[in-house]
Amino acid sequence: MIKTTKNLNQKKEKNDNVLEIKNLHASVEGEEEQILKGVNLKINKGEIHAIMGPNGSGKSTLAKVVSGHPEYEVTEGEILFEGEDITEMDADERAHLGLFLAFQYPVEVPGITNKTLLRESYNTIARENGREELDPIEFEDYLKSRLEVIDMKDEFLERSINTGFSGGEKKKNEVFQMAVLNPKLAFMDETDSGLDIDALKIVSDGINKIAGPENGIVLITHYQRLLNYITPDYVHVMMGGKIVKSGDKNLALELEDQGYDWLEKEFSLNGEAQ
Ligand SMILES: Nc1ncnc2c1ncn2[C@@H]1O[C@H](COP(=O)(O)OP(=O)(O)OP(=O)(O)O)[C@@H](O)[C@H]1O
Repeated sequence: MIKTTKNLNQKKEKNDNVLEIKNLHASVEGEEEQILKGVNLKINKGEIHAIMGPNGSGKSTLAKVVSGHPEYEVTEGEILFEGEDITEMDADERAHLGLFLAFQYPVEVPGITNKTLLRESYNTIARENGREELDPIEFEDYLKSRLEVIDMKDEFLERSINTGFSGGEKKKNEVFQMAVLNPKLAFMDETDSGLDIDALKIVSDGINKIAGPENGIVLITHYQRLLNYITPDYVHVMMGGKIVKSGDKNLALELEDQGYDWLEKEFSLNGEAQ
């Protein structure tokens, strides 16, 4: 049988959807003011999406709300993960399903080593998904093999989580955690900020190695330079708590060139940019 493009697209629609956000409204828990004001976004496996937008437009809030951060409350809309409604689920449960958030400001956790956190997280996710847990020796081998994804010295495995790490080391560590946990969907919140040019290449290279046909990646970034190293399938612009425009990587170049003014005008003229 000849597969038409329509057939292929239908198949992708049906099987490959990893995240679907429908008309998502959210506020800080207990507050009336909405930060997210109707976000719609669909991510298929194998896709890389970039979200850009002015400061304060709601990008980090979106990542945190999707990850189940308890500080926020969904007031309308829904979040589907592989077709399952996760809108009311705890952050832990979402992580077990395969959601991962690389923080804009990774937290320091003195007293717990990277290795311990990762082994606990890896084995919990394995257990929850009916896969075999790794014993300490197997895990050590696995962990070392993942260091190849991102150029990080193995001494970091024994150090307390992010404690005393430089800004760039913290960002590399987020990518390393992602490489170990192999999430189905990762939100990377400004993972490129504060990196020198060599670290940016290392981090981008790591993300490219992790990206594959089975996972989706969302890069929140202010800088088109990241997209010189990682080619997104889609670029979205968030303004005022909504995605107001979507396009391909050329949209990021246009933003780099022209800023957000033209979109703000378009947005306020039409109510919603196209
Ligand atoms: N916990 C909170 N308490 C109060 N206000 C909040 C909270 N979280 C987010 N906001 C507000 O929501 C708006 C969106 O913030 P958010 O961090 O999502 O923006 P952003 O697009 O990620 O910005 P930036 O590009 O500067 O990182 C801001 O006005 C912010 O002050």
